[in-house]
Amino acid sequence: MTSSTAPLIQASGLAILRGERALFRGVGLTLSPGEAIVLRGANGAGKTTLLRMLAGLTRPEAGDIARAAPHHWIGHKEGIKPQETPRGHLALWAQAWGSKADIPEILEKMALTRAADVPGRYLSAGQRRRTAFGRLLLEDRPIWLLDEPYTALDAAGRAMLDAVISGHLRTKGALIASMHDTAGFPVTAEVTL
Ligand SMILES: Nc1ncnc2c1ncn2[C@@H]1O[C@H](COP(=O)(O)OP(=O)(O)OP(=O)(O)O)[C@@H](O)[C@H]1O
Repeated sequence: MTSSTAPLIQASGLAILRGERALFRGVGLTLSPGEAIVLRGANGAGKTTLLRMLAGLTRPEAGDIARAAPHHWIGHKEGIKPQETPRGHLALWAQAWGSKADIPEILEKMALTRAADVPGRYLSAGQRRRTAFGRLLLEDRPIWLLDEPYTALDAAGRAMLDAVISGHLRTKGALIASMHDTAGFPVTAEVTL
């Protein structure tokens, strides 16, 4: 994906207030090609908030974030409309990004072939999650920011996602994921909030 070893994300001194108190302050991290950083912390510790900051969706009260490459963001909400099928969802994003990716191949990889034409309102939670992860394969982007990626996935889904993430890391992609479980891919560092 890239031959450079320069950091993909450098963040320092991050802080955010929630009400009167700081949810966290003085948080920093460096993400380099091929690395996976896992965010740890109790419910409400601020993992989603930090990931949203790194994705540019939430502004920190203090601190700096430098992102040196494009990223994919997969949050808690998959963003699949009730009438949208997995095939339609991926086709829409492919069109928006000018992607020439093979959508049937992505659907097969996500084990969504049978559910490919089922409207979002009838998809299971795991099928919606797999559809969202299909977006990762539409376009090569070095940075993946994933919020609790294992949520709603069965054992086969976790194994599939672990394989996809491991492949991404091998090609010098990088990842930051919030997780409560043990990761099934090689983790470079953990940041606990
Ligand atoms: N926009 C907001 N305004 C006010 N408070 C917020 C906002 N967003 C998040 N919070 C609060 O900030 C805290 C951290 O939330 P966050 O979702 O980042 O935690 P988390 O570590 O990801 O938790 P979990 O493990 O439960 O997913 C929570 O108490 C939440 O209610």
